[in-house]
Amino acid sequence: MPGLIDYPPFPNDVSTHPLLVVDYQLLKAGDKNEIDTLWKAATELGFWYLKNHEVDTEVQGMFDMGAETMALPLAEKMKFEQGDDGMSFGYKAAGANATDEKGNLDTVEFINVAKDDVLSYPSIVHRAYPPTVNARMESTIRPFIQKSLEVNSTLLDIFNDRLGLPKGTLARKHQLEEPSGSESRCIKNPPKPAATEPKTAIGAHTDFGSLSFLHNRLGGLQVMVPGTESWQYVKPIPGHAICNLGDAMSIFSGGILRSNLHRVVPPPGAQSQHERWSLVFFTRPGYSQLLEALTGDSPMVAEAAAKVADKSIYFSGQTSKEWFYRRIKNQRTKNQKGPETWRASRGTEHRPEAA
Ligand SMILES: O=C(O)CCC(=O)C(=O)O
Ligand SMILES: [Fe+2]
Repeated sequence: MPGLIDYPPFPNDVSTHPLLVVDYQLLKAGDKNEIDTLWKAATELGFWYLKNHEVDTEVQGMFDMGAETMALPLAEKMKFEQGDDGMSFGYKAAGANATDEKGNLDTVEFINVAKDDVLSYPSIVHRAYPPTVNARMESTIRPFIQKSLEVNSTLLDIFNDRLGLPKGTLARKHQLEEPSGSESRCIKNPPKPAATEPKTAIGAHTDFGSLSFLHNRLGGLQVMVPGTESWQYVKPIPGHAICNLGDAMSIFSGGILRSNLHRVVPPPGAQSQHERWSLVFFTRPGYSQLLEALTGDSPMVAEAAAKVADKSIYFSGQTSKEWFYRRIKNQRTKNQKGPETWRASRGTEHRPEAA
């Protein structure tokens, strides 16, 4: 069962980027130092470790759900494939996404379950899921999603205050009742065959939504450290989730908050011989929300947005749904017509100061 295996340790001879550690219980209690640490992490790298989040039991259940789903015959899983139109919910087969502008293929398979389908189950909002998902909708997926939503909305409120936005501004963009791209994703990457070149598991990207709450066991996640062109591993630490900001928060904040480039490669060293499992909950704005800098709501955001040379990202006129569908559709392998398709799938990393 993923998560319970005694994996080889993360090697200490690969380049690794340390993340700041933030304690969720202290954040919830309003601890000023902890909020300062979160703010530093969110504005400089856009990634941090989160400890004391109390979601470990639900995470293990989700890995079990993922293992049960991935064990289904491929033909069964393909009945629930997400398709090529830009919808992200459902199953994604290995190789269904490109990892770069040359059209190289990804190696991960994953199952995405929409927040809306989980909360309304057994009614369907977006789509139906494999029986292994339905069997755990209420016992496993709903508690995981509810706890993850709570963690992410605590973080959103803190960012709301620090950005000088009127109370509840970001919360209104992420209302539970509004259909959105918020979803859980359980990811499986196969072991690297011995003596082969490593293949990129998930290509370089920024996340599409607002906040990602990630749980992994093996290395493989890498960040491009700001101001450099180099990829460095993020070391998994037991009991520590990895959190990061996505494009929507970078845009709402006029670039104050960072949506950093990252990718997934095979785990380093002896870890590469193991299947790699990871789990993410993505909080994304409601589909109708316009993705633009909130200049009218905060002088701080207005000042930041005014300094940006390339305004197209912060005032693209796209709603959250349009942004999300555009990015997903243009990374699908079947839709690749050349480098321009891949480029059309990109997010906030195009802004010059993102380096
Ligand atoms: O598997 C991981 O560690 C990261 C996954 C990721 O970046 C994503 O699904 O957006
Ligand atoms: Fe990501």
